[in-house]
Amino acid sequence: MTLIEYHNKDEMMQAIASQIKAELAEALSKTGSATLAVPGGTTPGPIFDALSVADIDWGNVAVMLGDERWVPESSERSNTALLKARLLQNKAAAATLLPLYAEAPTPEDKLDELSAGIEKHLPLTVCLMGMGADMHTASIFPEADLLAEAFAPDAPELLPMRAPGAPEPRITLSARVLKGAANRHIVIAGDEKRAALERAQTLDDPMQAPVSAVLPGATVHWAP
Ligand SMILES: O=C1O[C@H](COP(=O)(O)O)[C@@H](O)[C@H](O)[C@H]1O
Repeated sequence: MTLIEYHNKDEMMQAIASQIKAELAEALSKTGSATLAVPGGTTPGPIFDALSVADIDWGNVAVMLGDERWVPESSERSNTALLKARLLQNKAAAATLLPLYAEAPTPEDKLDELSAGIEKHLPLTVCLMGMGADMHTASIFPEADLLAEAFAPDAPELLPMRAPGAPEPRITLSARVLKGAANRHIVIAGDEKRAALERAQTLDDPMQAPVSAVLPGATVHWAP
């Protein structure tokens, strides 16, 4: 793992957006297409704003979330709504969204349909992940019901997930898919998350600290 420390969040968000832009542009120039996975939650909005005006061939980029809360887009907890409002705007409006939510009571109802939509866009070109103070990443939470399944070497692309720390059912990429990305970034801010990162490194046990599974080979970006 490589850790980059920034002076402040603004500097970090701009730097991450520039790095992702360069990684997508490189893939586009080599293969003509690219897939970007991003987190939801409270952290990545400014990265989305910066990426949305990046001058790349968005028409050949597929964009998806690494995880989604099983709530409709009208909910303020919808990661899809955040993605649409902040990333799929301006130049990035030309990108193709690979949905991780469809109207249905549970993620299991739509799992096959949503998995089919992402399969041909894998492996990921760039995977940007967040991390909670409980050391979850994507929606792979400590004590989650399908935690072991999410770390299996032959795990499916997508899993439903329920956990004590998650107020609603979730759907998440498996660790296999997150780790399979050509470029992996984790964005965290503040002292609480910095302490959680250090705890995850010390534990080095995905069952207690899920983020530890994706740290090898990843770049962790931190700002106070
Ligand atoms: O619930 C989630 O939490 C994590 C971390 O979110 P943050 O608000 O602490 O930045 C996020 O990475 C994930 O995508 C989201 O669904």
